[in-house]
Amino acid sequence: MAVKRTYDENTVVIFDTTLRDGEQSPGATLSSAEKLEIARQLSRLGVDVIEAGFPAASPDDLKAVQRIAQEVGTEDGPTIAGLARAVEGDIRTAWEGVKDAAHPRIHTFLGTSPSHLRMLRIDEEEGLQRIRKAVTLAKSLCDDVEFSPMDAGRTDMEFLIKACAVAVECGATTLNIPDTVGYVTPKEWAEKIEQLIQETPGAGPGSGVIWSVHCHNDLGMATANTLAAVQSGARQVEVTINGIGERAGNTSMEEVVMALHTRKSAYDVRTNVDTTQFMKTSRMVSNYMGMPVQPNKAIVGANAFAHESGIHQDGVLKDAETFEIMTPESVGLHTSRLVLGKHSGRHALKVRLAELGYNVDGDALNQVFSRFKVLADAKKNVTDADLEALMTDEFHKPQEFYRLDDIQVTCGTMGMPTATIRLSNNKGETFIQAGVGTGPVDASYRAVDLVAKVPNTLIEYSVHSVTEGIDALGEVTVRIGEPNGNRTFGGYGADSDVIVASVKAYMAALNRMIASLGNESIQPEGDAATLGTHSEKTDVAE
Ligand SMILES: CC(=O)SCCNC(=O)CCNC(=O)[C@H](O)C(C)(C)COP(=O)(O)OP(=O)(O)OC[C@H]1O[C@@H](n2cnc3c(N)ncnc32)[C@H](O)[C@@H]1OP(=O)(O)O
Ligand SMILES: CC(C)C(=O)C(=O)O
Ligand SMILES: [Mg+2]
Repeated sequence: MAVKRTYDENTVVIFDTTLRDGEQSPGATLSSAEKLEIARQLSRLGVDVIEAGFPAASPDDLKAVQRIAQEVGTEDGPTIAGLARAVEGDIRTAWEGVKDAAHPRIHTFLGTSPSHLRMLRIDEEEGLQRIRKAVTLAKSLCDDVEFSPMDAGRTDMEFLIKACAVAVECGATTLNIPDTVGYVTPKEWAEKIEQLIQETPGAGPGSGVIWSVHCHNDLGMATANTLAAVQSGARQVEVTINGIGERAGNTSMEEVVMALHTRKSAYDVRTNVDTTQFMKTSRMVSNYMGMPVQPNKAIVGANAFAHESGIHQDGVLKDAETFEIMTPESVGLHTSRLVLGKHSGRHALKVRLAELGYNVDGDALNQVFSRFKVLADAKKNVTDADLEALMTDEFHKPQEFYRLDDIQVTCGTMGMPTATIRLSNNKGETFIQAGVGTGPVDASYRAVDLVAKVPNTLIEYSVHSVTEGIDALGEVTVRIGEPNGNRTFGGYGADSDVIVASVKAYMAALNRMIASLGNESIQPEGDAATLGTHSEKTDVAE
């Protein structure tokens, strides 16, 4: 059901920048299809503004923003924003990106702190002129213009007020104050925002200008700083799902929104967010970006509603309120009446998936049902988290240049860990290879490398079980990088066999890398076996 967004003076506008600043997290590259799907979920979550990307960054970014504007930026949907430096080309490209949305926004920015002015090789006077030019141009294209004085946290107050005043005079309707490097403290930030609201000509209370903040988490204070700004009158917060973003990340949306909702008496504001969509959105972003959520992460971490110690368990059993300030259901963590296991049929699975927000029918239902049965054979109860992992693994793979067909591994203390794999490519060819490594995962990855021949470095590998128990579904996320480049690519895989999950995750990351390099640039050379012609040949890599 579509979220109905309503506004009054106590509404805090939720500006989501998962697809822009969040995607600036190292390795968090997404395909356009994934961005579109996340944008749809953000819309269901009820965010007010989606910053869909930085259209001038690349033709792919522009296309992704355009699709989101066209397909998610509907009349009753969120505003779609595109980011632009304070330069004409960026601003015009940002407009190309968002113009088809029912509610488009251009967001332009310029560094204002001494070090940022030095980076730009300009003085304050030139900075003011660039802001004037940029905001005036943006306003000539789009009614809704946001301006950010980048690194405002370290900008001299007098100059910051001048910069904001120029932006408002030229038509900016939202003034976003970024703590770009996560430097400020909550008290300083609250005072700064209050002073800006009081002293910026043309932008005081009643002017119609929305004050916003955009905090980074370098000192772990992004949520505290954002909430302090709300108490000082900020009515837009720029946030990301799971707090992802540059370096230590941005302010986490789920933390800020749940604080505003749970501590209503402290903040006395409202949002349009349907908080029951948080778990689903968090898992989607984590899985697509290949960035695991730490178990003790507030709101969406695996332990956020788990009680381990006796006194806590006793208290929660007597009355959940003793140790819970929010209900798990309020963030979309459900305990279902339906216990799914090996004796469950399609009807129960379909209903449970629908409760989780996945409407699957026909072939798709059959496809997921057969995966479900394999899993149910391997473990007693199939939980919601298992189902979410299975859905992501089954239906949200990046474009597949290579697919895992089969794998067999031998390992242990006798002999060398060896993996034999069968992969097929998108031309229908099949390859068999074997690899030897320090362990079963290493051996499998070496075997995959013999087929795919995509030079890369494994930067990160993490495995965790979706639920408790020895039979739990294993989730693996990996991050690989170009050997001499800056770009990294994430991948996700889930399976009741962690080696299979590991290979799926690695192949998802490899497929992303191949897509970004161009399909033609990487093809296996003729030494792999093509089963179709029965010219089987096995290489063993060490
Ligand atoms: C705090 C933030 O999150 S800001 C957003 C950061 N996001 C990104 O940078 C992702 C997208 N960026 C990109 O794809 C590229 O940086 C591009 C396409 C925008 C520009 O690429 P290039 O032209 O090769 O420039 P490059 O990235 O090397 O350097 C940035 C240039 O922009 C200038 N610049 C930086 N911010 C601004 C700004 N707000 N307004 C105007 N110019 C700016 C820098 O001074 C530098 O200019 P110079 O070449 O004259 O020294
Ligand atoms: C572009 C701006 C808002 C930004 O991301 C920052 O300053 O951190
Ligand atoms: Mg930022």
